[in-house]
Amino acid sequence: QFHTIKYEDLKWDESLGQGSFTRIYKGYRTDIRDGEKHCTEVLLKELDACHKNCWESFFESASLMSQISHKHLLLVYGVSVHGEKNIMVQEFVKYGALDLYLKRGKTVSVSWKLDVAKQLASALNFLEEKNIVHGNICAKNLLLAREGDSSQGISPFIKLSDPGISLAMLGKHVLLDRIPWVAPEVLISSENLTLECDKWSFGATVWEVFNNGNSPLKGYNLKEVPKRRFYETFQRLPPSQWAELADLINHCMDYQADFRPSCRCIIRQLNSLITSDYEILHSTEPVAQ
Ligand SMILES: Nc1cnc(-c2cc(N)nc3[nH]ccc23)cn1
Repeated sequence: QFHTIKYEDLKWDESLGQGSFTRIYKGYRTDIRDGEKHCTEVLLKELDACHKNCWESFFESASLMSQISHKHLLLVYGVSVHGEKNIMVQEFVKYGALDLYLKRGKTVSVSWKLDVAKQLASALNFLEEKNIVHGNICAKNLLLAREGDSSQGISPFIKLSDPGISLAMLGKHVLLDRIPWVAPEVLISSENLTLECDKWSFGATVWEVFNNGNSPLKGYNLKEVPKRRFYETFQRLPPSQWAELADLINHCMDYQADFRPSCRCIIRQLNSLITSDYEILHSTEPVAQ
């Protein structure tokens, strides 16, 4: 159900780090299309051979993303199997993961952050219409294709990455590590992974974007209190001063899954967030008049 790519058509460039059970590299893929030779920048995601049993989940996540196409969903070109190696070949997104981009201290405007939230909401709306659950929405899985430039009125452009190996395949500890992105009901059983879970994760991701990529539970004293207590005591993430934004985030992160808003409702609420007054009232950087 997805394209297989010949190993000899791939060339490895620099290593870009690793995900859970995967190593990622920048690379190039040569292919012949309408009689011409093309060389495309790609991201190569290698699955560790020791996690062989995860490979069908690894490929499932690839096939999920290659079945559908949307401007804010990462393009997966296909997979390549070479001996012990399973490699997913994805489009290369220039500026990489959004959490690292924000952590690098790039100051971005409120409208820049809202644009990112709206683009993620439209990707989620597309998945909801196809009844496809992503299962791993977070700023680390948002890739920045265009930085945008607030002064020129050029908006950023993000692409939602593949969910990676499914939650069902991952151990309990990985689930605990995904607090507060993973919906509480999924912690009880990964059978509870539904479209509503993506709404919860959307709320946590919008919180990250408006808190410059800071990890939501950074202050939480993880030593004494296990992360699970955050859910057991129905805690919330620290609210933004922007009341309407805090409401939207808390509405998405409702402990009652069926109380969470539909994507259309989320998009409507995002569009009703007026940046002008918030920006002027709360902005640290002077707003261009
Ligand atoms: N599909 C993807 C995923 N990640 C990237 C990427 C880009 C970059 N500039 N630095 C990176 N560092 C780690 C990953 C990465 C690109 N494309």
